[in-house]
Amino acid sequence: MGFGQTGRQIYDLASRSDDVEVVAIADIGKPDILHYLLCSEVDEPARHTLEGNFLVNPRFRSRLMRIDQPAEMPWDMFGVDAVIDSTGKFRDTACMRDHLDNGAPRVLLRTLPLDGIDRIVIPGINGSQIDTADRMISAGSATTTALCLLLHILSQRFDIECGSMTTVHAYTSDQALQDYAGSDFRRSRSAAENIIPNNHEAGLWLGHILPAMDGKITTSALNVPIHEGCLLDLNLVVTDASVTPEDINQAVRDAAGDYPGMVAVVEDPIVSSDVIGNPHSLLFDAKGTIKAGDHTIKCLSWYENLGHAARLLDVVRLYAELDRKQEAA
Ligand SMILES: NC(=O)c1ccc[n+]([C@@H]2O[C@H](COP(=O)([O-])OP(=O)(O)OC[C@H]3O[C@@H](n4cnc5c(N)ncnc54)[C@H](O)[C@@H]3O)[C@@H](O)[C@H]2O)c1
Repeated sequence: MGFGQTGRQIYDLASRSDDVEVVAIADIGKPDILHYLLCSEVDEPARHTLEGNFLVNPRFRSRLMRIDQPAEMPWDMFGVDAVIDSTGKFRDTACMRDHLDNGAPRVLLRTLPLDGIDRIVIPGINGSQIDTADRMISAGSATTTALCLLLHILSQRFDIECGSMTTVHAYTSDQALQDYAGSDFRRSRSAAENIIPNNHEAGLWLGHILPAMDGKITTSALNVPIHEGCLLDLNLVVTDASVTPEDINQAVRDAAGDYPGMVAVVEDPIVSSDVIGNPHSLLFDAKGTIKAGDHTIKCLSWYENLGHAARLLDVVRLYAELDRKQEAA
C-alpha cells in the first residue's frame, strides 16, 4: 500500500527479480498518474504498461486499487503473502491490524512504527531471529538501517561508550515546498529553502535491534534542500584511546564483505549526487573519518532510498524462506 517513491522502487526491483511478485497496489493516486510517475523514474519505462486497472511488466500483472484505508483493502481476494505499507500514514498497531484482518498474513512497515509491534527486522543484523509468528513487522528506515549496520560493525571491534548521529537528509514528500502551517514548527518552513532540524526516532528503537546500544546513541536529522542522497554523520566515544581513524576504516573494509549488496566502502571524495541510484544501505566514506581528543571518532557514510526499497524486499524474502522451511519440516 502506497505507490510513492518507495513503493515504485519496490515494484521496479520486484519486476526485475525472479522471486517476488506484486499482485495488488493500493494508493489514493489515479492509475494513469501512478504509471506516469513510475515511468518517469525507472531505467526502462517501456517495460511497464498500463492495461485498464493493471500495471503490467514482463513478469507479472498488478491490480491498482484506489483505496485510502487499510480497513477497505481486500487483501484476501489477492492471496498475498505479505503487505508492504509504504504510505507512511499507517504506522500504529491498529492500522496494521486492519491489514491483517483483511487477509494479509503479514504487514511490513516501510518506516519505524509508532507503537509496539512484533519485530523490527534489519537484514544483516537480526534477520536470523525472525519468527513464523511475527505478523506486524517494520524494516526500520533507510537511516535506521545505515546507522544500525555501522554500529553493528564497529561495536564488534571497539567498545563504544556513547555517541550521536545526525542524518543530513534529502527532503521528504511530507515537507512543504513553501512555508505552510503543519503539525511541527520547523517542518512548516519551506523544504526548498532551508536546512530544517528534526528529531529522528531511530534512537528510540535502537535497543530493539542492537540491545547493547540501547540508550547510548542520540539521533537527529537536518533536512536539506536536495532531492536524493543522504549523509550519516556518526560521532562515537570509544573507550580505547589508541583507536585511530585508520583502525575504524579498516574495520569497516574488513566487514563489508559480510554484508554483500548492503555495505560498501568508498575511497573516492564523493558528494551526495554520486550516491543517487546506489542500492547499498551503507556506503562508508573512508575519507570522512577523523578523531577529536583521545576518545571521539567521527565518521561519514552515504545512503539513499533505493537501498531501503531493496532491504524491504529482503525482509519479504526472509519470511518467505522461513515459511518454506516450516512447511517442509
Ligand atoms: N523517502 C525518504 O527518504 C523517507 C525517509 C524517511 C521517511 N520517509 C517517509 O516514509 C513514507 C514513504 O516514503 P516515500 O518516499 O515512498 O513517500 P511518498 O510520499 O513518495 O509515498 C507515499 C505514497 O502513499 C500514498 N498514500 C498516502 N496516503 C495514502 C492513503 N491514505 N492510502 C493509500 N495510499 C496513500 C501516496 O499517494 C504516495 O503515493 C513517507 O511518509 C515519508 O515521509 C521517507
